[in-house]
Amino acid sequence: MSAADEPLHHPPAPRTAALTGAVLAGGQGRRMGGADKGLQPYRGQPLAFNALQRLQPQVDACLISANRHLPTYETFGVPVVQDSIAGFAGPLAGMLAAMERCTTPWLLTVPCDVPAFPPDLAARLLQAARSAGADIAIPTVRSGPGDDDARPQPVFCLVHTRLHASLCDWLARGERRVMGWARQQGAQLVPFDQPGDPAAFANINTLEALAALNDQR
Ligand SMILES: Nc1nc2c(ncn2[C@@H]2O[C@H](COP(=O)(O)OP(=O)(O)OP(=O)(O)O)[C@@H](O)[C@H]2O)c(=O)[nH]1
Ligand SMILES: [Mg+2]
Repeated sequence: MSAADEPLHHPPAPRTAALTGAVLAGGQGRRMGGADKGLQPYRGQPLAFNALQRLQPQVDACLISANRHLPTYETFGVPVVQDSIAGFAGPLAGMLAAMERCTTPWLLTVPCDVPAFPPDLAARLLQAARSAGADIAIPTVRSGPGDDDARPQPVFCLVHTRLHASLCDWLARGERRVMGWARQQGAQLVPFDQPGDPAAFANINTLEALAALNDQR
């Protein structure tokens, strides 16, 4: 083709979807007396729906991981995935089920019970993982300025889906700990201390704590 025949405008290349976000809401809610934590009302909306709304602008596609009340979760408008291994094996079981459903190279899990997680969580974790050449990135937070101990928040976990087989092996061995697996895979820890917002990663475990938060408005 001669230069004269070339089209003047090339259409923009379609953006490749890189990242699926999964809200983990598949726990037993034992500290809530067995209530389905993700469906408990936070400021007028189910906790898991609040998390989904915070996650959606950060990622290319979303899923919800749930094990009970699936028709209710389905009303949130994104696919709902049930754990593929039985027995409420913990957040990694939700991650595995989400990994099996998602079609992007990266997956970010978030719990349903942290109402105010950072709006730049996905972007910063993805950037950190890519620049470190790591397949996992996990945020860390300190409890205050004097605290030297940055604690990982491993239910927030950015993971590359090429770790599927490794995750299957870990769970098949009866292992359940997110950080145990993540460290073994060379996880990149990403500091997320936000001086103006120390509660960004605060989670809710009891109905009393949720009621207190709802009363604060
Ligand atoms: N898919 C899935 N998610 C889980 C499982 N266990 C916990 N989670 C999710 O992981 C996140 C952190 O778990 P927890 O805060 O311990 O919630 P929980 O397990 O429902 O509550 P407790 O029974 O009181 O520990 C929450 O968003 C849970 O919904 C599980 O077995 N499967
Ligand atoms: Mg639990």
